[in-house]
Formats: sequence, C-alpha cells, structure tokens
Amino acid sequence: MAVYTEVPDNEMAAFVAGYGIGDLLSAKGIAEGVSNSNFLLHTTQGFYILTLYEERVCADDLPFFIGLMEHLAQRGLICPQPLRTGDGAAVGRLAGRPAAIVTFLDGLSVRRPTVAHCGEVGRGLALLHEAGRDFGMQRANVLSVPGWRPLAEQAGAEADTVLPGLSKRIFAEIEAHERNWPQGLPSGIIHADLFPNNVFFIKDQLSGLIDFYFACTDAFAYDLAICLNSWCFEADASFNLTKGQALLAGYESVRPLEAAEVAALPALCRGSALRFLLTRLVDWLNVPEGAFVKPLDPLEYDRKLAFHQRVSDAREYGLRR
Ligand SMILES: Nc1ncnc2c1ncn2[C@@H]1O[C@H](COP(=O)(O)OP(=O)(O)O)[C@@H](O)[C@H]1O
Ligand SMILES: N[C@@H](CCOP(=O)(O)O)C(=O)O
Repeated sequence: MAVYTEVPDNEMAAFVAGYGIGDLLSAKGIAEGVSNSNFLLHTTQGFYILTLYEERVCADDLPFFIGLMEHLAQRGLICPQPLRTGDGAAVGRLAGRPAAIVTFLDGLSVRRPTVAHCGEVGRGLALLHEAGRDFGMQRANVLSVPGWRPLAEQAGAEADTVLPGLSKRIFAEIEAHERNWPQGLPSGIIHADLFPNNVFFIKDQLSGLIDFYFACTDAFAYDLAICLNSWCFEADASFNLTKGQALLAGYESVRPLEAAEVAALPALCRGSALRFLLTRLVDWLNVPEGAFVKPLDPLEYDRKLAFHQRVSDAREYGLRR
C-alpha cells in the first residue's frame, strides 16, 4: 500500500469538484504501490485514481509524465489519462502536495506471471518504445549510474544491518558500472518501472500499463533488463529461462534488438538489479513514521544481482541468437 499523506474529507471533495466528474461518494487509500499516495475515487460519474505525488517525484517533471500519458494514448497504448479542470490544469495541489486525477483502468495485475504474461509484457514494452518515439519531451534518468552512489551513501554503513558486508559489495558494484556502463545504445522513452504491479491483464491479454512516474529518456534495452529482472525470476531467486525467452521473443516480435543491445544486456540486467536494490534499501531504512506503506525487500534484488554477476552472454536470458 501506500498512503503517506492524509487528506481531510472537505479538501478532497473540493479538489475533486474542480474536475467536473460528479459528486464524490467515497475515496479509499490504495494499499499497493510504494512511491506516491493513491486513492480510488468513486463519484456519481464512475471510478478514478487520485495521486498525491510524494518525495521521489519532482514537481517539475509532472508536465513530462502527464504529456507522456496523453501522447501514448494518442498512439493507441492503453494507459491512464489525466483529467483536466475547467481551466485546463491537470495538476493541482492537495494537502500540501502536487496532485492529479487519472482515469481508472480495468484489468488485474498478476502476482505470479506465467510464460504467456511474460510474452505479452515483452510485446507491450516494445509497443511503448515505438509509441514514444515521436514524443516531444525528454527527461534524464535520475536513477541511472550517476544516481546510484548518492543512494548508496544515503544508506551508508546501515546497509550492513540488513546484511553484513552489503555496503562494501554495493560500492564495488557501483564502481564497476561507473567504469563500464554501455554507451550509445538505441534510446528513447522508457517506462523504467514496468514491474508486474504496473501491468494489467484481462484473461491473460495485456489490457493496460500504469505508473509512468519513473519514465525517462534512456536505452530501450535497459527497460528490457528491468523487465527481465521483475518478470522472469522465481521466488527462490532462480531465473526462469522459458519466461526470459518469452519476454525477449515478445519484445523482438515488435522491435528486434541490435547487436550492441544484445552484447550489453548482461551489464544492463546487473545495473538494473543494483538500481532496485539501492532504492529499496534506502526506503527500507527510512520508513516515514505513521506512513501506510510496506517497504519492499531489498535483498530480493541482491540475490538477482548475484545471478547477473555470473552471466556473460545474453543467451543465458533466453535470447535465441
Ligand atoms: N489508472 C489506474 N487504474 C486502476 N488502478 C490503478 C490505476 N493507477 C493506480 N492503480 C492502482 O493503484 C496501485 C498503486 O499505483 P502505483 O501507480 O503503482 O503507485 P505508486 O504511485 O506508488 O507507484 C496500483 O497497483 C493499482 O492497483
Ligand atoms: N517497482 C519498484 C518500486 C516502485 O514502486 P511503485 O509503487 O512506483 O510501483 C520496486 O519493486 O522496487
């Protein structure tokens, strides 16, 4: 779940009134998610999602996220659509936070993805990359290599309270990436957080993508690496090659990978495992008092990182060439 910011009922009702979506019947804090505060709104006109943007989202980036969701929908991708008030604003302020209301998407996210789900998400990811090609705005990936050392420093020696020796291993890993991070790969708009909780399915068919608040301009293959990490490992930290094959084949059915992307995949998988290890670690060590949130396990990504450190060839992820 996440609700970090409580909203008084009268403020909520006044905020919703500005969007002309009928009278507010109920607003329920949503348990899933860790980044922002989300509420399911029920009004006399239907269901909507209200998001209050918390610390990890910079208010200056909101026009990028709002514009991106509108652009992708125009290109046929199913994703939440920001509502606008009578004077055309998508983002307002509520309880001291920037806030927006988006359309509610039907579908369910899956807790245990099957091979078929992995194929669907690979294809969906490539469609997103293609749909984003002519989006006119850019946003640097603040959670790429230059962002990792500050996160590790924020965790500091406390990392070792989670697992002895973790801090030293993290800094060694960061150093390796700072020296050898793949450069010059095909780039564009990436989702950067396309985990199973951000993908909806109806009867095994992908029905929509949500949570574009890490989206940025970066290497397409890095997004693929994030998906391999979040969709293709089993609970015991073993990599499921069949799921990897399905995800990569789904992706390549829309956008075939270039040779440089194939060669870079092991490094990108390793780096993206480190990225999620770091943000989870910082969140784990800094749960805000009174927040309605369950921090995610950083060590899940330490175990995935250990797998990638042993990989030297993209075929080990299921690539068939
Ligand atoms: N547009 C939407 N339609 C339906 N459900 C949504 C929508 N946006 C968010 N949700 C629900 O809210 C949960 C948290 O949203 P998410 O965007 O992942 O949170 P966060 O902002 O913390 O990243 C999702 O797992 C989903 O259940
Ligand atoms: N996917 C990230 C957490 C980001 O959370 P979200 O609520 O923005 O989806 C992770 O698993 O570490």
